[in-house]
Amino acid sequence: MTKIAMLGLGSMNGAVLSGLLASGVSAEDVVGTSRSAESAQQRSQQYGVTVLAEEHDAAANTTAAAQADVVFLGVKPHQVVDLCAEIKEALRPHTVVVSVAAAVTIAMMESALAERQPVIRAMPNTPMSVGAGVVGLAASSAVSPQQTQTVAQLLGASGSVHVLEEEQIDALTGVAGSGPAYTFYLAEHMAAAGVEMGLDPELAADLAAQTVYGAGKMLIENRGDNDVAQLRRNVTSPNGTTQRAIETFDAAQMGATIRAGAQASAARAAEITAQLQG
Ligand SMILES: NC(=O)C1=CN([C@@H]2O[C@H](COP(=O)(O)OP(=O)(O)OC[C@H]3O[C@@H](n4cnc5c(N)ncnc54)[C@H](O)[C@@H]3O)[C@@H](O)[C@H]2O)C=CC1
Ligand SMILES: O=C(O)[C@@H]1CCC=N1
Repeated sequence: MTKIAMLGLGSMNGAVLSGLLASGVSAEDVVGTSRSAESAQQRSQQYGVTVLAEEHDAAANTTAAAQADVVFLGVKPHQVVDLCAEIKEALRPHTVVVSVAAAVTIAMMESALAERQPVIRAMPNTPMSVGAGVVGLAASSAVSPQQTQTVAQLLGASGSVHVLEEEQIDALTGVAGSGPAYTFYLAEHMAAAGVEMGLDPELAADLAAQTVYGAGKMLIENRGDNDVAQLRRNVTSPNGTTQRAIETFDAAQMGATIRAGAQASAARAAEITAQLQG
């Protein structure tokens, strides 16, 4: 069985872990770490895995990393290289280090790890927690095809896996890594509109959530038969209600704004990379 360490068990590594456990990975094969004892206890209860607290045990990360075949780094971008340096001596040569951090390049991680330590730069999104995620992977030259397959298989149970050139990871971040937030933002405003029109807040939230879910399901299930613009046209009766809404969006240049937002996310990733490189 593949032994897994999740160093920094916050939102993203937590979402990855939920997906792994749901796909049949045994809780006994996973050790997590967290900064505070309180969060370690909370995460341990939530996922049923051992979670070591760095606050209580300075060796928490090295202990977890030493036993693992795959180590997921789920800390903030500015902490990743230090964490690599911290676990460097504990890692075995075959252990694959998988970072889920935005903006941290393979080269940055390699500079803090032993020579030829296999490194994968991943960009997942939080719907991994419900088995409907997206993850992009870029592997260093030290990662064997078998190791890439092992990581892709682990993550593939939680979403669609795309092995890319590292140069494309920022674009994937702009569309899919940050993307769930755009969709939640849409749902927030759909629900708020309902409340402004007199609906009960809970009902409005349900309507927005179910509508976003149903539209997403149609997008996936009809892909190939209908493109997304056709699905939109199917809802839009000539001179009807939807047409008026879409005209309102177009007048506010919402399409261009969404594209600009996704591109700003990717640009921010590149900006963080440059900042980290000093
Ligand atoms: N939240 C998201 O949707 C996505 C996040 N990411 C990436 O995931 C990474 C983590 O982001 P979030 O999960 O949102 O942040 P978070 O703040 O929820 O999680 C970070 C976790 O790391 C722990 N931590 C910090 N330093 C530590 C240390 N030295 N040892 C052990 N644990 C430590 C903290 O206690 C916390 O639980 C970031 O690099 C981000 O770029 C990537 C894709 C999507
Ligand atoms: O907002 C962020 O920086 C992270 C990376 C992608 C999604 N969340």
